[in-house]
Amino acid sequence: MEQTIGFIGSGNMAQAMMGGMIRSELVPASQIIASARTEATLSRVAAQFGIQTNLNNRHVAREADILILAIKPHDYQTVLEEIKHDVSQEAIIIPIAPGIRFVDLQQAFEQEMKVVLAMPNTPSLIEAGMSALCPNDKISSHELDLVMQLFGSIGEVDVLSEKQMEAVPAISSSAPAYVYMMIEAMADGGVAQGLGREQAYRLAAQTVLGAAKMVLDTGKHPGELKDNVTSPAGTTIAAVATLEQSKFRGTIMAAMQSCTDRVMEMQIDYED
Ligand SMILES: NC(=O)C1=CN([C@@H]2O[C@H](COP(=O)(O)OP(=O)(O)OC[C@H]3O[C@@H](n4cnc5c(N)ncnc54)[C@H](OP(=O)(O)O)[C@@H]3O)[C@@H](O)[C@H]2O)C=CC1
Ligand SMILES: O=C(O)[C@@H]1CCC=N1
Repeated sequence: MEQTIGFIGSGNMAQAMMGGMIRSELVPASQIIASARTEATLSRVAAQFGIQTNLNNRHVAREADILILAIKPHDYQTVLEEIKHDVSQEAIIIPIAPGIRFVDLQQAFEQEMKVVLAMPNTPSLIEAGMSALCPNDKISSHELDLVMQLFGSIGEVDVLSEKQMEAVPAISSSAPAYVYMMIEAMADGGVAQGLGREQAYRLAAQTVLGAAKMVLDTGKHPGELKDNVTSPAGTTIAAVATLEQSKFRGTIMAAMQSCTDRVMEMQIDYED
């Protein structure tokens, strides 16, 4: 890919994305330019990834053909105000924050720019990400292909409506956190039953990976795959019964609803 990819913000998510893009060899490190709030972060990412860095957001905004806004949601308004005269009409702007909508960019730039809303996740670092994308009307099919190729280099990609994007943090972008909690809990359970700590993480993580791959590769209903593990009066059903009594599935669904409630709270209401 010959475009220059700019990142405003070089934290966890930006590093996962730039790391994945470079690893996949779609984008050479020399074509990535990033800014951050502090020089300390920039020195770290320059050393780690060999990319160009600059403390000046306006410089990055001017250089980028594809500009990824990898700052926290509450920093958007300040940063957009700062760069609004530096982004070319031809550049593709990609916000990756929950609660950010097309209307926010339209308000900031006082005109419709080329925008693709994106919701990636941190497994992008190892090219196992899941990203949802939503282009606005200014994005041509060729430009959408380009952005899909970029996110496709760090994992899987789906294109959704702006409304559907609100549900993505709960199921995909924030969701690795719950899966890590489950792996940690499974490992704690293993340690409680006498396994070594490292061995317990390995057994738990590989099991989560294998189960996820079974769902994706076989296309079978997760309930059927669960039934295949569950012998009459066996060990698995004993564990399943305890999970059901503790409202395991209901708790996950409630957590996801809390996540999406938070997305909605973060949206700016311009009627105020
Ligand atoms: N982490 C995740 O799993 C996911 C995150 N996101 C979204 O990605 C965005 C970034 O999140 P994340 O990477 O986790 O956050 P981090 O806190 O790790 O990174 C934020 C980055 O923004 C930089 N920054 C802060 N203020 C400015 C500014 N005024 N100008 C330029 N850079 C600035 C910080 O610089 P410094 O390091 O110098 O302080 C830091 O590098 C958020 O909107 C988040 O919601 C989306 C999907 C998943
Ligand atoms: O918690 C957050 O703000 C970000 C959004 C999605 C994942 N992490």
